[in-house]
Amino acid sequence: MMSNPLPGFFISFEGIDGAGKSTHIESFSKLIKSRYPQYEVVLTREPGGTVLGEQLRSLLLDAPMHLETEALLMFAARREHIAQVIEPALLAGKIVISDRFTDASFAYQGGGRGLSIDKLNALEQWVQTRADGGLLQPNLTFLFDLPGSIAQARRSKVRLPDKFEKMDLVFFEKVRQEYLRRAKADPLRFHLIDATQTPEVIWSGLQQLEIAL
Ligand SMILES: Nc1ncnc2c1ncn2[C@@H]1O[C@H](COP(=O)(O)OP(=O)(O)OP(=O)(O)O)[C@@H](O)[C@H]1O
Ligand SMILES: Cc1cn([C@H]2C[C@H](O)[C@@H](COP(=O)(O)O)O2)c(=O)[nH]c1=O
Repeated sequence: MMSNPLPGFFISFEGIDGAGKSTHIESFSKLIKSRYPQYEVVLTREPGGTVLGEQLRSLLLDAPMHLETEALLMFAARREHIAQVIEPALLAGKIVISDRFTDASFAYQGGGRGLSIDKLNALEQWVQTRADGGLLQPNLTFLFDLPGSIAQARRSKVRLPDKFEKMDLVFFEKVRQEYLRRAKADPLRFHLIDATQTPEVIWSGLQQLEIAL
């Protein structure tokens, strides 16, 4: 496999709540399995992906807390996730597909809530520095981009809102803009998906994509 110095391949799905990641991630993982039967695929999520991470997820999605506590817990869950799931899988040459990773911290805690970029950069360096000194990052990130108002309408049809989903449209517009800023800054890693399209059109686009492992 390619550019990541670890032998595996790391893909993340990102976007504001309700943009449509979960609708596609499982089928995408099956598609990758059928296309690359020689590689094992690990489907995971953040916050979560480990026993401790899932416990932290329950707290993070429900309990009110200081913004810095929220950021620290996101990165604590991520540290555990990397140590127990992501790094061992990548070292073993597997394909890891994660529903969210660190871009979500920059978008939600940074863009949305206003935590300083310096603090987020410091946490990222701390938690994601690999043994060889490089930074663990996804090789490929799908960004499902959608205006907050459409995402909110889609969400409200199907579920009760968690702590983040209760935030207003101004918050989600800031989150969205930070995602877009990051995508623009790293066009080789990000693949932007216009999530206003129908699920069928989005799925067909995903199927047609050439992924160079
Ligand atoms: N392209 C689409 N057009 C219309 N509705 C969609 C589309 N994609 C997903 N939906 C619907 O929108 C709702 C939210 O989708 P989904 O749960 O996949 O979003 P998500 O990005 O995973 O959200 P979250 O991050 O909050 O889990 C679901 O009811 C889903 O069926
Ligand atoms: C990883 C991560 C996540 N979040 C937020 C984004 C979502 O509102 C929830 C996760 O819910 P989902 O239905 O699984 O998408 O957590 C965050 O604020 N910061 C992060 O680093």
